Amino acid sequence: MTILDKIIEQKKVEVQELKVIYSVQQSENVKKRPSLYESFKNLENIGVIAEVKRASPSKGVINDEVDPVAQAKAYAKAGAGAISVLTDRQFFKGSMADLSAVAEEVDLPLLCKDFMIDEVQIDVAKDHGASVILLIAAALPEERLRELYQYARSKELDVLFEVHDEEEAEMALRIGARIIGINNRNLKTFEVDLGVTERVASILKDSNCLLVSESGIRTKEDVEQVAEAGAKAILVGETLMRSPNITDTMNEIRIPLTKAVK
Ligand SMILES: O=C(O)c1ccccc1NCC(=O)[C@H](O)[C@H](O)COP(=O)(O)O
Repeated sequence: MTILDKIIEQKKVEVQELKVIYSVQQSENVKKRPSLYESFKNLENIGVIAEVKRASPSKGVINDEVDPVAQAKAYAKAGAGAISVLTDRQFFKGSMADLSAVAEEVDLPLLCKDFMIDEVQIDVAKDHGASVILLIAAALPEERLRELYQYARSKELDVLFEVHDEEEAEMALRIGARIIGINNRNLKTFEVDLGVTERVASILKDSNCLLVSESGIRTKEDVEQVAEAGAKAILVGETLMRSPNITDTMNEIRIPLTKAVK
């Protein structure tokens, strides 16, 4: 059983609990946030989705002392275009409390980074302030992904549709995903290869999607490599979580987008 299988099995347990205990709030005063898709489509510099991530299966504890709100505010001040908050507790040491605390203090597009397999999780994410949810191609059959995609869009949420190979990218296009994340990390083996973005972006170059390169981005050269392949945004966790100076790190990775990739 791969780590992704273990995570999905855990989510099935969580969904059963949520279906019993959770009554959708959908409070009227949900903060209106800028659309991730619209705000990233015409940037001069590559868009940065900066992630609050205490720990992960591949790296263990990354930064267990972090104050998620302070981290997210530092990301915003340094020029991040959106914030991602890991909310999975068991494998990433995150929580919905982290998400709602960040939602209170930061007005940027806000991604609930969790493993969505059911509508109830999308309701919970929205009720805790998310404006974007994650769907992972490898996690569910295509028809179920399509149902969840349409459900999220019906709730006026953006969807980051995450793929890892050309076949999954084709699926994302069939479903109509307009924000497509290419994960450079193999979620089954943890191998990280920026060449995944180069290979998969070629499938997406003629689509009008917002292309996000995710995982394993450390340096300006890494960003140049994925931007050259067609990425207009990057999702960065560990590098920013370990940074001694978030502003300096953000200034290094938030490279200008040349005409070639606009
Ligand atoms: O990061 C992991 O170990 C991991 C393992 C299994 C499923 C998902 C995982 N990570 C989620 C992500 O995709 C990353 O948090 C995100 O892309 C940022 O990656 P990085 O900049 O390398 O922290």
